[in-house]
Amino acid sequence: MKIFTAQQIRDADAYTIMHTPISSIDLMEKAAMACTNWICKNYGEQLPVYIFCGMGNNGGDGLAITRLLLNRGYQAKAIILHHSPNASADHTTNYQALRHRYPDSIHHVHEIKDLPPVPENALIADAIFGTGLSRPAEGWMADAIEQLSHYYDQHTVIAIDIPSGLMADASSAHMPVIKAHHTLSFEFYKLAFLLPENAALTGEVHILSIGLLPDYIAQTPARYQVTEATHIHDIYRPRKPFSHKGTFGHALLIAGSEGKMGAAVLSAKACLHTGAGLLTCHVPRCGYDIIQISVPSAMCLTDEQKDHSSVFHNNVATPEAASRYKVIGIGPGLGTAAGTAWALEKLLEHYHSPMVLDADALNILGASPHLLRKVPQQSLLTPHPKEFERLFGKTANDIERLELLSEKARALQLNILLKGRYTAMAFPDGSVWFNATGNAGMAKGGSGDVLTGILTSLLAQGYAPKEAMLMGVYLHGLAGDYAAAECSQEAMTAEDIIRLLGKVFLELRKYA
Ligand SMILES: NC(=O)C1=CN([C@@H]2O[C@H](COP(=O)(O)OP(=O)(O)OC[C@H]3O[C@@H](n4cnc5c(N)ncnc54)[C@H](O)[C@@H]3O)[C@@H](O)[C@H]2O)[C@@H](O)CC1
Ligand SMILES: [K+]
Repeated sequence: MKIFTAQQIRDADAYTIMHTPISSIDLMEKAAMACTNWICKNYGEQLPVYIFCGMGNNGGDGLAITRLLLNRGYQAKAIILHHSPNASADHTTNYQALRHRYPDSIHHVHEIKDLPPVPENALIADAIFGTGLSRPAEGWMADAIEQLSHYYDQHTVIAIDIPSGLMADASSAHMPVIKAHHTLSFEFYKLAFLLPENAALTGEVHILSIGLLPDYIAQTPARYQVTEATHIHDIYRPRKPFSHKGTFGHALLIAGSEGKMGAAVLSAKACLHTGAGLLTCHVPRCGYDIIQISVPSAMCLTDEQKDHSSVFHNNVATPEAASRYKVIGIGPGLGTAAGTAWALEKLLEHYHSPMVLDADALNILGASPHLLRKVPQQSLLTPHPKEFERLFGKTANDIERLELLSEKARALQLNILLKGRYTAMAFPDGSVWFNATGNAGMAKGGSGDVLTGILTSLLAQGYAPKEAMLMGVYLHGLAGDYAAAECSQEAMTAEDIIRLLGKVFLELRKYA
């Protein structure tokens, strides 16, 4: 699903109005009807509904929702906050329609002391500012938003299109924003919904269709997208009957150190459960028995060192040796010993195909930034926010961090993701995709090691790096969702994610 900017959303509205018999006020009515239907489906008419409206079209939606709820027998009230002397045209039309039919349902607020008391059981709808918010709310409006944001604690708050005060595609860090339990958003996710800094503001996001023309959406390029199941169905290639293990690539996984061999085991298992043809693990001597016993399908090479790896570059020291491995995955549980860092530098000098770099491999790169330039182009980097910061530095807010992510992916020609609820994936072509599968049960040690194994496996099988990242992150999250459904977010572990990869592939095959 494409994520459009506020301007592109306005253009989509205008395009629909120009190319169909639907007028602007009809579109507002459709939007208000979609919200009213959602409210009526979820809440009974015994609850009074207090709808706070601004002076723009978001307020116009609120006034139309008030009328539609009153038509259905709900006790609805529109509280109009006069932040501007002028109302938009569609706001005015809806104001007149409401006043004509239900004159007692409107309450005007010109300063903060005019805000009415709200009954304890009331439902709150927030239609003050929508995607037209162009600057932070100031003066008494900032105070009003601040005051209204406290309703969150005692009432159910439903934001119309976007919580008021939140900028659709800029950072709203440190700005007054209404906190909502539900956001009913028209047609598209807004970039703001996907940023961790806004996690507490939107509540559950529900995308309501208002019939914007699909051809505008198809024609218009978007820098940001959310991965959908259909994208993955297009990427997935089922195995052909006449294939053999060589068809699916030989992966070399360099992982583990004393006390962290579990990370290597999880990564190796995930790699095999995702379909790589052959897997060799390079581990310190302390890890030999562990790998041989826990992952019998994998081959095992041991390092000179007992507790960490320091000579793994020797596996690819000649072009002939390097060509043995379709891909190298490196990092889980690796440690950052000086010998390991030295061997990583040598590895980068010898191996020139895309690799997967995670965890301690990234920490080593973060400590020696000159190494980043040696990482083979098109490699996959999988930092979490702290690793990202060590690699590329601090930023003031999530939008700046997203910009930095995208800039680094382009400049270094690397596929870099940033882990989170909506993992962001930035590609050398400048596009940024967000992944929506996955859940908080995956916020546990081991989940990242599983992802490294999955990505390494997909590269081994010949998926292009961008496809491997989009698909791997999606499958990892979906297996996590299946694990949570089966045994709860609390009880699930990284091993459940690996086990449920099988169910994910069975599901994928249905669409192949
Ligand atoms: N045809 C359309 O364009 C549709 C628009 N819809 C609604 O319209 C919304 C967008 O409406 P608008 O573009 O009118 O803008 P908004 O209703 O989001 O409100 C912004 C209004 O406040 C002013 N403003 C912006 N920042 C301010 C600030 N910090 N302090 C005080 N005033 C500020 C703006 O000049 C504008 O009048 C969407 O979010 C959606 O709810 C829906 O009705 C669907 C159809
Ligand atoms: K709003």
